[in-house]
Amino acid sequence: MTGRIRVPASKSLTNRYLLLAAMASGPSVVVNPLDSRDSQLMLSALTALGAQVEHIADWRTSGEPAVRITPISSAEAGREPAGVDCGLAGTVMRFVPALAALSGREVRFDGDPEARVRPMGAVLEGLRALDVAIADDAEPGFLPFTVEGTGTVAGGQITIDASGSSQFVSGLLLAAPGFRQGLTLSHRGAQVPSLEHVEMTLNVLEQVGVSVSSPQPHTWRVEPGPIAAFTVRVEPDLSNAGPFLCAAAATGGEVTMTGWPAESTQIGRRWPKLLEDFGCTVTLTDEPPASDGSAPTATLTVAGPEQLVSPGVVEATAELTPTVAALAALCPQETTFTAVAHLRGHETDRIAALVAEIRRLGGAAQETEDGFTVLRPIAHGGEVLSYADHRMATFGAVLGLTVDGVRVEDISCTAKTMPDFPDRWETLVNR
Ligand SMILES: O=C(O)C1=C[C@@H](OP(=O)(O)O)[C@@H](O)[C@H](O)C1
Ligand SMILES: C=C(OP(=O)(O)O)C(=O)O
Repeated sequence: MTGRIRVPASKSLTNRYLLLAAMASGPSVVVNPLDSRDSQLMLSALTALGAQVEHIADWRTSGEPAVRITPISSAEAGREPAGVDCGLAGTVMRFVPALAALSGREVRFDGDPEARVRPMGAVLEGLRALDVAIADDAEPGFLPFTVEGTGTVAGGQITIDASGSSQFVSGLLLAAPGFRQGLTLSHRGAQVPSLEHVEMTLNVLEQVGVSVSSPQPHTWRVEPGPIAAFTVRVEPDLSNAGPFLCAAAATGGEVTMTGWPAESTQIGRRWPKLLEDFGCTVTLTDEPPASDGSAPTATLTVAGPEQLVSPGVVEATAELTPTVAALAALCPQETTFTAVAHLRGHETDRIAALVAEIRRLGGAAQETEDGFTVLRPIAHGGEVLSYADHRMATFGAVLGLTVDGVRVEDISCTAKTMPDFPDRWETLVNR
């Protein structure tokens, strides 16, 4: 299988830029935003809080789609109550509550049934430590809940346990420029998963002119102050590039992706090394600089080996894990995934789901305390359950490339971050 791909914009970057645009002091433009369920949920949440959204079909310098956000007008108490549907989007349920506290509204948050079991406690605990009133509408520490926004948050210094999700840290830091004293946030407890996403948050804040620092490991400081209106272009989603790159790895084929950011804070920047660790040959070639001054890019080519070979241990791969697990499930050797315990609180309990689906296809796998081990590769086809989880669906899609009779139960859940995944996959696989 040989093919060329481009992938849509990053979910994580799109939803950060949209949120910061809603906090800015004038209308901002996000060029090449992701258009998927998670980004639409973010736009709806921002609209519910009073931002205005205008879609632009072709942005003047690049002709790409864009969205102009007119920010939430300076908050005061007593505005209409609002409701935010988080769907299954971690970036909505963990990022928007702190903004709601600044909105001067009572805001009720709820989401899909699968979202109601995703941990929220540290965000709520952090906001309460900042004197934000939050009513638990059901089980404490989970959706649904109501944030009583007064339009102002003093800010200051707090400590939370962010071992359940890096999004707990990001959600508080993103709203912190709007807190009167900014925020010094410390983490206590086991490892923060996916520190790359915290790095992304700091980087994006800096990009829009906010002063940030990390005075010591696991402590972050965001200075207060207005965010000037900005225009920004979103990078492609390197996590969502994963299944396409793994298609080359799994089939011994070759896949080329243009527009790979030369530098990125996305965790998907780890793909070249991860793929090499499984025996692929990866080349990155600089692309000519774009005339509109956008960030440097490269062309990435992945050539799969005749037989995948396991690196043995894969560490802290966060949201990349289900896709990497598809490669592990095709290797004759064992692979142990470590430092991914928090995947139990992702769209589904991904550790249980991956182990169950590998076993269903005749492989052997077992859960460990902080991850799982794939002991033996899958042996036959069958239905792969998707658990309403886009990454479980794409895990199944990769397996289906080499093993006959693999069917993914519900591919439509890829709409969370890539609505046209089925078409893109067909195009790559059947060319
Ligand atoms: O901040 C973000 O955009 C994200 C952070 C990560 O969350 P966890 O730290 O919960 O893994 C990641 O898995 C998620 O897909 C997106
Ligand atoms: C964990 C993920 O998403 P969310 O942003 O909903 O946490 C993911 O996309 O793999």
